[in-house]
Amino acid sequence: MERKKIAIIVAGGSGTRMQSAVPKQFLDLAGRPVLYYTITAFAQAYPDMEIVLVLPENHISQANHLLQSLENLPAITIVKGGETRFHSVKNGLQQVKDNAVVFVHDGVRPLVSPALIRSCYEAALSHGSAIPAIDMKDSIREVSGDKNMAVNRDRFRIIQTPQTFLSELILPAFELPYDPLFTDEATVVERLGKQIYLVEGEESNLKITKPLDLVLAKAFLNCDGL
Ligand SMILES: Nc1ccn([C@@H]2O[C@H](COP(=O)(O)OP(=O)(O)OP(=O)(O)O)[C@@H](O)[C@H]2O)c(=O)n1
Ligand SMILES: C[C@](O)(CO)[C@H](O)COP(=O)(O)O
Repeated sequence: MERKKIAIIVAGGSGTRMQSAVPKQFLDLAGRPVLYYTITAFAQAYPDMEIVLVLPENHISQANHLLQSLENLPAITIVKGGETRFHSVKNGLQQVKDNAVVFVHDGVRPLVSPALIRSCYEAALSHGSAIPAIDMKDSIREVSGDKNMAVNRDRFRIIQTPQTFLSELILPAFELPYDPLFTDEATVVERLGKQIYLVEGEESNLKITKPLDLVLAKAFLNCDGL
């Protein structure tokens, strides 16, 4: 059955770890703001994608001007952000009605590919959820006080976005009270006892968190995919 496709692009944060003058989602990346690439990837994945963009309240009018000055962007519904990522997602979900596939994506993951978005959609239709994950390439240790111990990295995955769900799974989950352990949407849906389905993510789908991430994203774009 065909479903509505709604992308909630969360860009309501202030980017404290980036330490930039403007929040990182508005920074320049090879001539365009970071958010331009993120929005474009979703519009390219499906022509009927509806886009909800969550922005910091104090940047909404400035961002509106910026987005209007960019070419080839689809229609976008702008929503104000909340105190945490969870609250920003919850605000975005107010735009979602029944019978939809909902993608929640970090505005600061501009290198997501349309192919990954489509693979999340297909998997969510079959399994209810689709969460991109990649293998760990470093060794890891568990630290407890002044002790530490090696752990088997094959038992762990690094989690990305777009975290994709049928609306009937994600909407009730976000009625739960906020818990600081909710670092992504999968942790919220899982709290209702639902199984989370992982799909293969992309190493290039990096999250711009610190200054080095912006350098890497620029290099990726300049090398046409490396
Ligand atoms: N209240 C918040 C906090 C975060 N986000 C969004 O969630 C994504 C991932 O969060 P993160 O990288 O942690 O962004 P910031 O919170 O902006 O950064 P920091 O934690 O360094 O302050 C970002 O696109 C960010 O804008 C949001 O929409 N609303
Ligand atoms: C949702 C996320 O991007 C998955 O990797 C991540 O959990 C966000 O974490 P942050 O601490 O808000 O950057």
